[in-house]
Amino acid sequence: MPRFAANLTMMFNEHAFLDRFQAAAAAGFTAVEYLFPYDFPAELIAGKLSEAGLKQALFNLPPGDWAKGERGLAALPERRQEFRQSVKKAIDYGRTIGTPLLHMMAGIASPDDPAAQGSYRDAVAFAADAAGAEGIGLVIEPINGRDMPGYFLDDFDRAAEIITSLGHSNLKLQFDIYHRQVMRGDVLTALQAMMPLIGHIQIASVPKRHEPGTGELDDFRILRELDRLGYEGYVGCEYRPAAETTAGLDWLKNL
Ligand SMILES: O=C(O)[C@@H](O)C(=O)CO
Ligand SMILES: [Mg+2]
Repeated sequence: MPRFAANLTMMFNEHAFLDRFQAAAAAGFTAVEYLFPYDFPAELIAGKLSEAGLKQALFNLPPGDWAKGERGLAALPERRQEFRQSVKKAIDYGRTIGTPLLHMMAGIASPDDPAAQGSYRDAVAFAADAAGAEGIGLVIEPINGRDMPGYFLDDFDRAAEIITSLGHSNLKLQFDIYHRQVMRGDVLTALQAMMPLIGHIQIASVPKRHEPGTGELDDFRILRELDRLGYEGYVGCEYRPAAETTAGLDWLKNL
């Protein structure tokens, strides 16, 4: 079975963010991911990881003003300057925390707008170059429009085309099984076809985004298929526990 990373943005919400590292380790996780570390100094987060004996799997670049509904800056041409500063900030954090991967969100913009398209391609290339210079991988993630209306990168084939055509060796796809199923279904075929492009995988049940094994897909079959396909990265447990986080971890024992 693949290696799992607890997503500390969604899991262990019974605890304050900085206490979730220890809680994840106590529950048996060896790695974590989360959306954003930027409310805290990078050194503090690095200390929490090392005290808990955890590895960092991934976190996101700063997304703009999340509270105001912003979901990334990459496809927003008028925010280019701020975007480039956000790349620097993420890489500074990444260096201190020791992340192998950064996820860059695209932003709320029409996928049909040529200015957004140009801005996005330019941003992906810029961030991939900058992260690559530090030995860090960059991933982009198609997100379904029901959870995130208006999100620019709302299609797996388009993400694959961008990755392939830009051709940066450290630029990969973040394949969130939950988003794929909501958007298009056909999960196993897409995993097989896109595996060479995949840098990170996340999982949650569909439709409620709860624990794997509680929704409409055979999540365990999909996880076994990842082994068969030779996937060696982490699978981020990016789900909202149906009740208390540790009480819902039995699915890991049933693999
Ligand atoms: O799937 C998601 O929502 C996340 O992986 C993310 O990075 C943006 O919210
Ligand atoms: Mg995700």
